[in-house]
Amino acid sequence: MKGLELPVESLVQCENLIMDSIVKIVELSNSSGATIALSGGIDSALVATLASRVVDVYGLLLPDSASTTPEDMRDAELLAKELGIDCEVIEIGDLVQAVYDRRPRIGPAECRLAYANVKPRMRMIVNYFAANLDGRVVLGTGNKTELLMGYFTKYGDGGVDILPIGDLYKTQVRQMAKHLEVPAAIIEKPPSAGLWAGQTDEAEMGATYEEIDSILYAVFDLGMSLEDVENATGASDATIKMVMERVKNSEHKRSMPPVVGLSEVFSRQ
Ligand SMILES: Nc1ncnc2c1ncn2[C@@H]1O[C@H](COP(=O)(O)OP(=O)(O)OC[C@H]2O[C@@H]([n+]3cccc(C(=O)O)c3)[C@H](O)[C@@H]2O)[C@@H](O)[C@H]1O
Ligand SMILES: Nc1ncnc2c1ncn2[C@@H]1O[C@H](COP(=O)(O)OP(=O)(O)OP(=O)(O)O)[C@@H](O)[C@H]1O
Ligand SMILES: [Mg+2]
Repeated sequence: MKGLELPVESLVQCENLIMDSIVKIVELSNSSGATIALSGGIDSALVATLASRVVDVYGLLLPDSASTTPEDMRDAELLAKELGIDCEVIEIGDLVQAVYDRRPRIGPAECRLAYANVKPRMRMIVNYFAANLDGRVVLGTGNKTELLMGYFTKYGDGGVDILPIGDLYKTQVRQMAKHLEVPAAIIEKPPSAGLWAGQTDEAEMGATYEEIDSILYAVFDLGMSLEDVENATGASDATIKMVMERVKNSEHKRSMPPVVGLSEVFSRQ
C-alpha cells in the first residue's frame, strides 16, 4: 500500500533514530549494554543488528525442545557470529515443564494458549536474570503490527525495557532487514512465535501481514473510515473486522495496569 513502503532515506533516518534510542537507554540506566533473546526470526535479528552497531549486546538463545526447531537456533547462532556478539544457549523446556507440573488441572489439549504463554514468560525471566547479573537492559523485539494486534504474550515477550522497532509495521521490518542485509534465510522464513509445532503468525491471526499492515496503516496512520479502508486495501469485511476486534480487545496490553483511583475517599477525609 502506498505510504507503507519507506523510501531508502526514511529507512536510514529510522535506523539512526532507533540506534540513538538504544544508546540513550543504556546510558540513562548506567548499563553496560543490552541483552536480547534471539529466536532465529526476523524481528530479533533486526533489533540485534541495529543494537550491535552501537552498544555491547549479549544474545540469549532460549530453545524449548518441544517446539523450537534446530534450524531456528542454527540461524540465531549464525547471526550472532556474523554480528560478533557473545551469546549463550539456555534450554527452557524443563523450566516450562516445572510450571506445567505444578498446575495439572487442565491439560494443553483444552487450553493450548495458556500452556504456550508460559514459554515467552519463562524467556522473559531468564532474560531479566541475565540483564540483572550483567547490568544490562532488555531489548524488546515487538513490531507495530504485533503491538496493535496484541499478538504477543503480556509480560512474556511484552516484558522488556525498550521496543526499538515498535513503530515499524512488519512489512517495514522486512524492508529494513533487507536494507541492513540480515541473512536471507531469516528474512524469508514464515513468521512464527514457535510456541507449538507448525505455528505461524499468519495462520493464527487469519490474514497475511500485507493485509493486516495495509488495514492498520489505513486506519491509524491515514485516519480512514472503515468503509474507505475496504476500498483502499481490497481486504474483506471479515478481515477488517477481525483486525479491529483484535486492536480493541488488546488495549490492556498496551498500557500499564489500571490503578484504582481512591481520590474520592481521600478528598472527603
Ligand atoms: N480487558 C482486560 N484488562 C486487563 N487485562 C486483561 C483484559 N483482557 C485480558 N486480560 C489479561 O490478558 C490475558 C491474556 O493475554 P495473554 O496472556 O498475553 O494471552 P493471549 O493474548 O490470549 O495470547 C497471546 C497471543 O500472542 C501470541 N504470541 C505470543 C508470544 C509471542 C508471539 C510472537 O509473535 O512471537 C505471539 C500467541 O500465539 C497468542 O496468540 C488474560 O488472561 C488476562 O490476564
Ligand atoms: N527460541 C527462542 N530463543 C530466544 N528467544 C526467542 C525464542 N523464541 C522466541 N524468542 C523471543 O521472542 C520474540 C518474539 O518472537 P517473534 O516470533 O515475534 O519474533 P521473531 O522470531 O524475532 O520474528 P519472526 O516474526 O520472524 O518469527 C523473539 O523476537 C525473541 O526475542
Ligand atoms: Mg519467531
